[in-house]
Amino acid sequence: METTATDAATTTTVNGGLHSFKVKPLQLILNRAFALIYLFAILALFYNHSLKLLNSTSFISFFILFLILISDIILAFMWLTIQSFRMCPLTRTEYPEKLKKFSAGKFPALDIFICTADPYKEPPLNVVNTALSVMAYDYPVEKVSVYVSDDGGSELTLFAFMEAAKFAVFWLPFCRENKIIERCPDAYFSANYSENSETQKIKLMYENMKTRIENVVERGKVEEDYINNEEERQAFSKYWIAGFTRHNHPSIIQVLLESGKDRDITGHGMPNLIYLSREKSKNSPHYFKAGALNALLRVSGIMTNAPIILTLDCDMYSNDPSTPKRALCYFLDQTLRPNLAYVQFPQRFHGLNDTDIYGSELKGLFHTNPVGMDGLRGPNYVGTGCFFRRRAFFGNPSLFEKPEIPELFPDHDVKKPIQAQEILQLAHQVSSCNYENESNWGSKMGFRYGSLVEDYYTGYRLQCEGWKSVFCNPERPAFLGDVPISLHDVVSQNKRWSVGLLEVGFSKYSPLTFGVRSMGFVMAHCYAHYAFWPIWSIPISLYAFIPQLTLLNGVPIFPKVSDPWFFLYVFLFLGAYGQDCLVFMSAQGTWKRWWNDQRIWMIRGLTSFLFGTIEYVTKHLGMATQGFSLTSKVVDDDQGKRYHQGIFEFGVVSPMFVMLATAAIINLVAFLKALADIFKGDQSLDGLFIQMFIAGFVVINCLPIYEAMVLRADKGRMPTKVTIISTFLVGILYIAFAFLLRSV
Ligand SMILES: O=c1ccn([C@@H]2O[C@H](COP(=O)(O)OP(=O)(O)O[C@H]3O[C@H](CO)[C@@H](O)[C@H](O)[C@H]3O)[C@@H](O)[C@H]2O)c(=O)[nH]1
Ligand SMILES: [Mn+2]
Repeated sequence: METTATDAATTTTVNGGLHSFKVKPLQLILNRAFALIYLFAILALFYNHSLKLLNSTSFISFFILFLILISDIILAFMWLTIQSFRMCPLTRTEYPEKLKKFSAGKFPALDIFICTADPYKEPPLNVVNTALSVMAYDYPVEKVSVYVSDDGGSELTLFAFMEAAKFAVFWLPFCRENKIIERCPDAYFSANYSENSETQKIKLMYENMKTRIENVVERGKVEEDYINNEEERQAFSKYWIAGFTRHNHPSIIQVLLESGKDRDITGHGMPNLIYLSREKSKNSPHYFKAGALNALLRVSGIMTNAPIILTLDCDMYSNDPSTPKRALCYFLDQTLRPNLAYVQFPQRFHGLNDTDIYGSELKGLFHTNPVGMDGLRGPNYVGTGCFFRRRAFFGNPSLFEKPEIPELFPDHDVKKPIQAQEILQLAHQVSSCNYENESNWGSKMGFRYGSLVEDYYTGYRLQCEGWKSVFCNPERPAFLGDVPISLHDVVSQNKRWSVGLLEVGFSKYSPLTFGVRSMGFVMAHCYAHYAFWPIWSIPISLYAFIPQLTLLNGVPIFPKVSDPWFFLYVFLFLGAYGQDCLVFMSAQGTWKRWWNDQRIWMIRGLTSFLFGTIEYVTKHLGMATQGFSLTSKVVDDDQGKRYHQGIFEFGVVSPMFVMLATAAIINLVAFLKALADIFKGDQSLDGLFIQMFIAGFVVINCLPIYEAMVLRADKGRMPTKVTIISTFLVGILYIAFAFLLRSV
């Protein structure tokens, strides 16, 4: 190990020179000092709260102060947990070019898993693009196997992949020989590429494939004229048996390309390409994506059993062919983290609008927080763009958890070709829906069941077992995915996450109990921060209504401007927002994006977090719930246009929007009424300043909501029904509070 220090940073190069890491001692000290000061401010706030509670004169004023206290306790808890990410941030660099000294034979084999679940929400053409981008990795081709899991059980997806296998024979050598970096065909043809006869030819082929796939999807089935031979017909006929539905069908496994057998047009080898749609039955739980990944783990175990695995969502295409080599820089180094389970790349997205109106970048979640966790035991797993060591799924680093059959042992050597009768038979067996009955899959082995955020939960449990991870964040994004482009999709996705996170937070594996025991206080609090994300809904909702409803009635609830305690509030507000902004900006952020990021946090608080919490509670009372509702990856033209103009997309009647609109109206009304009262001289600004500031701040954040309610006529406007219901609710709240507060 070699260390060089400059004033601002210490860089350590790890032996072999495959990678280095950097810590900034000054930043570290400042973060900790600030945390300490802020902590004292919070304690002072609670002292002030208790004084006020003790002095309250009526039940209703006691109750209101008590609600504010609860909010502040939760805010303080969330602040405390966020500090875990700020204790030892660490950044890494890797040097894949140095791998040249390793002969290709030394590279470990790589199994790539791509999950898809619905051909209408996840267009097969896009899934195919993702697959092609990784099949073309700059990696010894005979070592790469791409497995597609189709939870939609759809012949459309299989058809798309048959087409992809044919196109790959041209695409792979094209990329290799022209040293193309953009190996996702759609991304390549949408960017500026040099037009010549060769690119024109390949583009024509791509367009041809695209049309065929889109036609088939439009028709909803693979018709005669699209089937080329008996072999293909046999494959499709599996979907045509009576009673076949996506929720009820036998396993379908199709080897579409076989390495060592199939060749590209230059005679060079091809990677394996395998399609899998695991068996489904109404009588067995399938555990959504975690179940799909475990089926992939086993099927790939039988067929190729590569020691390194890459998991990808269907929309996350590769944006850099050197990515597996980057991951190898860490896996090949045994000294730094001998218990290294996974190397996580950040989720990055293409097609964001300029100011990222929905905060889809999720900089905290995907960028700055993982940097913080990397200085501890490593980042959490975010479901896609993550390379795993297969062994990590079979027990902790020192205690191997034996799978049922020896063929699934992570060190088992597959000797037979993937299309051998025995192999295919075994692959069908391990992808059957009863295979996991009474086994350790999902509890001690594989991806873990029990949470809708299987990624977070699996990474967490692996780290509790003693596994470590690394955050790999190269300058050129390694993967690029789709973002939801309507607000309803955004908040629904976050609602699903909220349910999943609470499932972990309140389980026997809660980070606050089990986590602290297994991984230590600071690391466990990183996980606790996420597990309790949804309870942010409590302070956000209370702060969206209580100060405003009291303001409407002219009742002050915070210190006056002339009161010295006022400065505590100023410090707490500026401190929290200032630090958040600083962290955001230091990670290549812009002001506008930060502003939108803090706005979406409030929006989520009133929608996703709140409704997610409610759904979690009803789920645990045994009422029906939604399960894993897929995020749509289809772009409606009009919607896409509005998104790129930075216009919010409402458009649907949803209880979540009612909540949002109600808060927006209340804040505006309260702010204007207080302003009028002050001008008339009925009220003094001194006593109501904090309440007015909060209402005013919310109003500025809500500008797009008012616009959507009154100024817009397009399809994405706030539905009139929502506006009417919300106005009605505002009236009720106003009357109720006027009644409650009449004696205060
Ligand atoms: O029953 C299912 C449901 C989903 N998926 C796949 O899971 C992936 C993620 O689904 P998506 O609808 O895109 O959810 P997001 O909320 O965008 O995904 C984030 O959150 C998920 C957990 O809720 C993680 O699994 C993802 O990796 C993470 O990117 C997609 O490829 C789906 O095809 C399945 O394979 N089977
Ligand atoms: Mn997604």
